[in-house]
Amino acid sequence: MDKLIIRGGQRLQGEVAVSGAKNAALPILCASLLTADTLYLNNVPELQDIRTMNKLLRQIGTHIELHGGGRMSLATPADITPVAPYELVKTMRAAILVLGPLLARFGEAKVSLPGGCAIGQRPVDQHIKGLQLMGAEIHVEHGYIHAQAKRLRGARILTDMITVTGTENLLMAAVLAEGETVFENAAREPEVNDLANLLVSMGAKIDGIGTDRLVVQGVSALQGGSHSIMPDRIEAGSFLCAVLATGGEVTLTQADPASMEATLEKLREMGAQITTGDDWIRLVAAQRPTAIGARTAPYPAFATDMQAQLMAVNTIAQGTSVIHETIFENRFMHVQELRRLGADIEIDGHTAVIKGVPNLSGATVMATDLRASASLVIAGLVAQGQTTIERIYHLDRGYDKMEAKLTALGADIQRVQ
Ligand SMILES: CC(=O)N[C@H]1[C@@H](OP(=O)(O)OP(=O)(O)OC[C@H]2O[C@@H](n3ccc(=O)[nH]c3=O)[C@H](O)[C@@H]2O)O[C@H](CO)[C@@H](O)[C@@H]1O
Ligand SMILES: C=C(OP(=O)(O)O)C(=O)O
Repeated sequence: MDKLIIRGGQRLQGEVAVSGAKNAALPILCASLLTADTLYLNNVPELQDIRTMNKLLRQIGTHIELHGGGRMSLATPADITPVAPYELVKTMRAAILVLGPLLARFGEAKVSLPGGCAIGQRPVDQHIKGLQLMGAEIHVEHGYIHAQAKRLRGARILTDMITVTGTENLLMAAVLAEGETVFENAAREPEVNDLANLLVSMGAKIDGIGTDRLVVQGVSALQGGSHSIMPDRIEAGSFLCAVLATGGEVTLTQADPASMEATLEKLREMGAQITTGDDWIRLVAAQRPTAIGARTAPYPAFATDMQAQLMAVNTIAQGTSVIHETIFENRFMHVQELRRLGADIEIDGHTAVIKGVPNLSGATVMATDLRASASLVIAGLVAQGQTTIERIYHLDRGYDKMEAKLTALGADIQRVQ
């Protein structure tokens, strides 16, 4: 199994390009199931979840061509196998995103239940409830969701909570349903908007994009299209946290600062000097950061996917900070690993209290989930001496060439087998 070895203490300096967003690319790949025409995509990140999604879509029957440099094309003929097996769904929960489009276009789907996940239970009851409201017959048996519907029909959907992939799954179902579907509690994450804009370019009728009320008029078929995946705001935020923690001056290109205001605001409050253009972000970190608290919540508030990375910066900040995790019930697994590096963190339920220490010291630590891995990389870049991060397959799920990008900025980081 691959490991990362980091020798901490280097300031980060230079320019790095942000990759396409994993969490936008995954639903958008699934949108290719909605049409027989070809979908051309640009700026698709090269990471494990995308490879897993490609494998799943190929098993279903989608023809996929990779053209290099983040470009690919996908076409799904009428003759497919509408099944997402446990072996793939268990490694990537976003596989649930094939359910809505398969049911909408092919009238049936058999998709494994994702099961629990390191960061929380993460049930998919809202996905199922929404499809049932749209007229689908659904039963769950032997660990699989079996769904059938001759043609889905429009419905009013009010989910119990804001759910990102729930909104995406049901949106992909609604665009081909008969009549009007109204989402009253839709997720407003930029990745949902990226998917919705792609669907509109394919001929879908969606009003209210970017708000929590989406109104969809179903159409009988969609055509192909071309789309460039939005920049990854979580990858960008992770790099900015690394620079603030180590000190230095870095410019991120191909970024989308407008999609990550909550993160930029936090980093400014911690003392980072940040300037932005339409598609770039420059961060200068000239002093030890000041501790700052955060409360995770749906967009536009501070993202749960940035919580672990912000905590890593707080471990070496001046002062004490309090972080509340409100989205997932078990998303503090990085804490015990950060403690191994010398961090002073106490947890009480969904709250972590972080007392900043002047230095961390390198150690061997274990990645437990995707963003926990990123927080350990940030801590390792600051820690004195050598940090070894094990189980980095978690990191590889969601970051495109992370160590190559950090090396280009001056970090001493190496992948070993
Ligand atoms: C591939 C992708 O885009 N993943 C993101 C997506 O995950 P994902 O879409 O899985 O997260 P949700 O927004 O659905 O989850 C929000 C909360 O709702 C709960 N819930 C959700 C659906 C449901 O049917 N029942 C239910 O109880 C979840 O357990 C969680 O507590 O949004 C999360 C929250 O921003 C991010 O951390 C993930 O990176
Ligand atoms: C939790 C994440 O991803 P997923 O929903 O795919 O597990 C994430 O991107 O931080």
